[in-house]
Amino acid sequence: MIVIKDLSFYYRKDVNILEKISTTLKPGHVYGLLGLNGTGKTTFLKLIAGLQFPKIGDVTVNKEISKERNVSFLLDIYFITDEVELPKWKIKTFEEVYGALYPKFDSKKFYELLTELQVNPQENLGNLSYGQQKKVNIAFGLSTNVSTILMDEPTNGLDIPSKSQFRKLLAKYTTDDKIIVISTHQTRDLDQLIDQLLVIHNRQLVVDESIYDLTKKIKFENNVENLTDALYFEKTISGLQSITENKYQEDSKLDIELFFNALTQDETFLTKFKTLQLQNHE
Ligand SMILES: Nc1ncnc2c1ncn2[C@@H]1O[C@H](COP(=O)(O)OP(=O)(O)OP(=O)(O)O)[C@@H](O)[C@H]1O
Repeated sequence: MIVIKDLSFYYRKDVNILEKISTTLKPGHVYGLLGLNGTGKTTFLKLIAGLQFPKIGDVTVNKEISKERNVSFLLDIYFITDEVELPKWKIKTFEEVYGALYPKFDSKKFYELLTELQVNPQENLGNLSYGQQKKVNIAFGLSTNVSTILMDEPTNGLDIPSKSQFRKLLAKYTTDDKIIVISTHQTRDLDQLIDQLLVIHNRQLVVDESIYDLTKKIKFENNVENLTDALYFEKTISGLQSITENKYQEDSKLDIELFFNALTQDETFLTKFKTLQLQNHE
């Protein structure tokens, strides 16, 4: 379990990046972390990983304080960063040296995942492209069997077949005892996997909810004709898309992109959405 309490963070004292964020992330879920460029998603992941320290507040992962970076904490968390900086070693050497750091590392699984992601295990990491190195890092991360995996833009640089392969591999990794937090702009790559949504906007966590709960509150429709009840709408080439209050608990699929646009491009939407949340909590 990741517990974040009153977290505030800045790089420069006069520019707060995150302000008084509190949340609890539970095992068995895949959290999608969204936000506009520069809102602090990577910073948020680094704070969980203990790579940055809160200015105010606390972050704990399985009761370990992240910033203390205890060995037991480090052995049970893996951060797949967007920038891959792997040593220029043979993959086998990398697997032997780094795998030894993780008590539950599964070497057989690592090579199976490399095969599934179509990376030649005989290669030297220095000769691999950005996308191929990313695949090695993903295969490695999923083989550590740690309880917490943080991923920053994992599908960036992956080709189309690898993206779908990645989805399949991740779905297999998701078990009741693991937390996966994925920061992404590529919502279409991951919307089948994510079951909890976190949205950072204007230094706050403005959405912290399950997809299930969200779709109980709001309804997504395509080719709408009547916009009277729309909380937000967009014109697309295939017609009007809208978000309305889901008054009658109808089934609809969450359009993450539309929802994200509504939250970040229309200030009135967030206020309306918060009102809905309050109504539902009453
Ligand atoms: N080491 C640093 N020193 C100073 N400012 C930083 C540093 N790292 C990030 N920032 C600033 O902090 C803010 C948040 O950056 P962060 O990388 O966390 O955002 P992000 O949401 O991950 O962005 P993107 O979607 O573009 O990757 C940005 O304004 C960025 O310029």
